[in-house]
Amino acid sequence: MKTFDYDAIRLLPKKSLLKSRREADTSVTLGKYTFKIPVMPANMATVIDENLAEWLASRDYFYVMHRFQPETRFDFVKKIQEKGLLASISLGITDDEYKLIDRFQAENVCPEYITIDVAHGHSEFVIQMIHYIKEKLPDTFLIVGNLGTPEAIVEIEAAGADATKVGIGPGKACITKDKTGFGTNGWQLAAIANCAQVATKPIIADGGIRHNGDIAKSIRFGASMVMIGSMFAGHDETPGDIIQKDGKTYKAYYGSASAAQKGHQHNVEGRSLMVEYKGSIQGTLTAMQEDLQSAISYAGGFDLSSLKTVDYVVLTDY
Ligand SMILES: NC(=O)C1=CN([C@@H]2O[C@H](COP(=O)(O)OP(=O)(O)OC[C@H]3O[C@@H](n4cnc5c(N)ncnc54)[C@H](OP(=O)(O)O)[C@@H]3O)[C@@H](O)[C@H]2O)C=CC1
Ligand SMILES: Nc1nc2c(ncn2[C@@H]2O[C@H](COP(=O)(O)O)[C@@H](O)[C@H]2O)c(=O)[nH]1
Repeated sequence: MKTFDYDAIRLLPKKSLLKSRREADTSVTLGKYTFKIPVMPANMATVIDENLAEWLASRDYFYVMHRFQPETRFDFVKKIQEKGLLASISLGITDDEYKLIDRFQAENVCPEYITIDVAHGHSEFVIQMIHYIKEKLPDTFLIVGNLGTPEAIVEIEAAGADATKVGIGPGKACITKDKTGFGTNGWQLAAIANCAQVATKPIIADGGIRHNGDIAKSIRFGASMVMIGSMFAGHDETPGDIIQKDGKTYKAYYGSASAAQKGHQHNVEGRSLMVEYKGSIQGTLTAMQEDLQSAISYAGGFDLSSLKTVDYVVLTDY
């Protein structure tokens, strides 16, 4: 298999049919709903909280709330749905998570989206959870991650996932490759391409996005959407205190499997970082949309589908 990552790829332009980039349509449909851009902030404690989830949902951006305040999830779903907004939460695979599913079913509360969020999603216990959710909450759109191989995609789709999330260790706060030797770090884009060859349902590219152009590249190689952590951390609306250091302003960004998140040192596969303070998240989201509109123009099309077929070159220096 040929491996490559985002930095090694350049997409090749085609004749544009757009008078203005503003005409390009960046919307994406996932399940029953359509969103402004094919991007979601990572379901991490330093990237999203309930306030930001509501902010995003009320502006037609997709979001996935994290699972690190487990006891708040039931009320969060009820509260956001009462406001007429979509509920999108994360689950793990412990016994307590089964009880939460039971409660949703018993009280007739159905989140529109659930993401099973575990480090190694190609797991017998993830498959058991997929079966359980599909039996108890058949109307919920189920995203399952994280995966890194075509074998995993085939098995997890067959178990009932409605979409899969690809990326083992490419994230900025990840240390999985150093701790275990495993993962898609360094060849995440090729891993997406590899998984997309067998996928029959949407793939979400998760981790390793460093530039807005990497979103277009992800779509070219088979992703329907991307999940982004570090580029979203550090905004006014993202959680975490502001840190001043050497005259510069930062915010904390730590991995979901870091000691900072876990509160202990066992099975640590994440680290803590500081990211530069970036102001309001609206500016970042708007720039992502505008850059995607430009990308669609370079692709010679009118919407995201035009990105899927553009030619590309692989730079050999990488
Ligand atoms: N995308 C990525 O590359 C990665 C993401 N993460 C993120 O970190 C968070 C916490 O992850 P983490 O605490 O490691 O695990 P999880 O919270 O994902 O653990 C899931 C469950 O699976 C069990 N398990 C068995 N084998 C493994 C394995 N190889 N890796 C992980 N769990 C396993 C765990 O039990 P036990 O703990 O007893 O083994 C636990 O009960 C998640 O949000 C995840 O998305 C973490 C690492 C990589
Ligand atoms: N190996 C680990 N991966 C992690 C951890 N916490 C989060 N993640 C993954 O990273 C992406 C975000 O990546 P970024 O490059 O955009 O910053 C996130 O969605 C998770 O999949 C962790 O502790 N270890």
